[in-house]
Amino acid sequence: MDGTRTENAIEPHFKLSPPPDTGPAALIDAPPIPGLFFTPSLRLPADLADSVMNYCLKTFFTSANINQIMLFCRAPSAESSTAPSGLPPLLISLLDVLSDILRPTLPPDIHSLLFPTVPTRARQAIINRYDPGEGITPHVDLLKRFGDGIVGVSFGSGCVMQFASSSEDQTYGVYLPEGSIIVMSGDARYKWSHGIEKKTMDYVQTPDTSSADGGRWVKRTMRMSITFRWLLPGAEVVGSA
Ligand SMILES: O=C(O)CCC(=O)C(=O)O
Ligand SMILES: [Fe+2]
Repeated sequence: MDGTRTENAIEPHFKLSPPPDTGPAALIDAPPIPGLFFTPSLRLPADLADSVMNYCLKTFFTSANINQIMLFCRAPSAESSTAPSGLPPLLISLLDVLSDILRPTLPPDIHSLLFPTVPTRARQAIINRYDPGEGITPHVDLLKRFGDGIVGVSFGSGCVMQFASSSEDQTYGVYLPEGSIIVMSGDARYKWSHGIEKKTMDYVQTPDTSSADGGRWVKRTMRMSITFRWLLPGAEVVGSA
């Protein structure tokens, strides 16, 4: 598991007022981080997003203390030509739609890293549910367990994701709207941490302001995210670590 998601269920939520003190408004477009791809206008179709979210809430998040689910999808074996199995059909459809949506904007090598014609690795889908006031500790996804090429989708609510690089002494907050898609590869995956602060609202740039200090408060509602990552060889055996 990454970070400390399981602790969230027992942590008190933020009070709604007064708004927490904040730094500059979060960006509404991609920050200059090599390997990070984010086009805020590209969104999942609302009907698909609703179906996926409702399916996951009904199937996996059946009690208030469950906030994280991991699913695994094997690569097709050399002996069988059958389609990869292990993910619910709706998540396979989600991957197909993500591939189509991202094809025009991603560099071809990054697109084929995420959506190879014939996958050779097992894939993990991690599904996180956040009530307002919950977040995830800044982290780099486990280096020994996951490969390069990570794609994440936001459902139900937007939130600000913080990206930080210790070597560059630089931090960016980026607002990920409901239905938006983020891709992390290269430096963005290996050299920058990502996390979500435990807040009930985010201070976000207004679309008509180019300066980073003009913003508005955006309340969070329940958010779900699905993140697809490649398991490194051997990492498909899940132990207690
Ligand atoms: O909720 C998100 O969008 C991020 C989740 C995440 O970073 C993780 O599970 O490793
Ligand atoms: Fe992560």
